[in-house]
Amino acid sequence: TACATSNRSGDSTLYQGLGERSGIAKIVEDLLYRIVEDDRIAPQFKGIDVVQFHTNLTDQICEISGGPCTYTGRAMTEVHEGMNVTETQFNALAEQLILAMEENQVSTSAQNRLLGRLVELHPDITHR
Ligand code: HEM
Repeated sequence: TACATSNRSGDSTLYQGLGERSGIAKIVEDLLYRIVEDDRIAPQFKGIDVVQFHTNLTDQICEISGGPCTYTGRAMTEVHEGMNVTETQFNALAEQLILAMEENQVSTSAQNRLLGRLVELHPDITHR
């Protein structure tokens, strides 16, 4: 399309670059293993419903990357309410996501496009 880097709806290039829903599900699975190994964020995730988290984060990334999914989880502000997620923690999760994408041979440009879209959620996630 004429505006491949900024168009959201109707452009599935990023979704393809992430390996479609199955590729995204694998990235999120690898991210989960990385989260529990990362002392900066692991304590926050203690006792979560892993299956629900996996399904909902996969659907969310699928949808925001232009894929044919609908996120049915809770609003980001509601989910992260009372967690007091810090900047350091947000960046730690982003770093683990980058490593998980790297592990799954996602191109640097696709990585950066996804991160750009997730950064838009930053105000809804931190300091809640
Ligand atoms: C790019 C940043 C982030 C995104 C896109 C994101 C997205 C999500 C999504 C989609 C869910 C599932 C919601 C649901 O099941 O209804 C979730 C849950 C959760 N997130 Fe985040 N999150 C981010 C950063 C963080 C950070 C930095 C922390 C803490 C260090 C965190 C802690 C949690 C926890 C503990 C849950 C489980 C809550 C529960 O099931 O009760 N998140 N997040």
